[in-house]
Order: sequence, then C-alpha cells, then structure tokens
Amino acid sequence: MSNIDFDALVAAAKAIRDRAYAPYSNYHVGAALLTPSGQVFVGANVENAAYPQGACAETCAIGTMIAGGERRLTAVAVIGSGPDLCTPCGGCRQRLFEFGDASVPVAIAAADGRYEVVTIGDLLPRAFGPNHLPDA
Ligand SMILES: O=c1ccn([C@H]2C[C@H](O)[C@@H](CO)O2)c(=O)[nH]1
Ligand SMILES: [Zn+2]
Repeated sequence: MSNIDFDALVAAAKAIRDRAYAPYSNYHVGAALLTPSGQVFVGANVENAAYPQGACAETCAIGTMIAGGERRLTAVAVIGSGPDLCTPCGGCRQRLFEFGDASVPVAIAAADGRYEVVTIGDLLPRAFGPNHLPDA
C-alpha cells in the first residue's frame, strides 16, 4: 500500500471527472482503478433522463477494467465535485468488493483534490462476496 502513488491516482480520477455526463444532479464524479499490472482504468458517472438508469463513475471504471482484461484491484480513487469527500454509494461498494478484498485502499476525494485513504473493508464491513457461494 505504501508504494502506491495516490496523488497520481486521484489526479487520474480528477481528469476523467471532466468527461462526466451529469446534467441532472450536476455532481460530477471520476474514478480511477489501479490494477496489479500497473494499468489505470478510469470512468465517470453517466446520468439519464430516466434517473434510475444512471451509472456511477466506479461502475463505469469497473466496466473499463473488465473490458481491458484485468480483474483485480490494487487501489481505487474516487473524486466528486462537492466540498465533502466523495464516498462510493452502497452499490458501488459491493461492486468494488467483487474485484478487491477488504484491504484494498480507496482514496476518497473532494472537489478541491483533498483526499483520505480508507479501505474497501472500511466502506463495506462484513461484505457478502464470492467466497460465500458454493463452488459451481
Ligand atoms: O461515489 C459516487 C457517488 C455518486 N455518484 C454519482 C451518481 C449520480 O450520477 C451523481 C449524484 O448522485 O453522482 C458516483 O458516480 N459515484
Ligand atoms: Zn455508485
């Protein structure tokens, strides 16, 4: 964890935040996922006139990661466009846990770039995951 460049990961999330499509909430979010290969996959939130059909930045970044052939998370950064640190929603916490264990660090950032590093386990304690399911 100590050799992860969180400043760079937050910067990647901040850069992709500019691409967010959020005309309804006007809350722009960027996410960046560092994977074991060292690659960084990014995503931004994509809203919809049918509000529940919108997608979070983290979810879009996960799709990019999977399309890129990576399936494990080394670290995550999420940045919003408000004064408070942007914490992933409940659904995204579950989606992140699918690809990263409880110890994976998550940098949660406010609009000004200020951030704190927590873990997936902090965000989703006692998570239900793939290990709960019987082998197929
Ligand atoms: O961690 C978060 C929190 C919110 N949003 C999006 C969903 C919606 O488009 C907007 C307002 O909730 O922000 C994200 O993408 N990630
Ligand atoms: Zn979400």
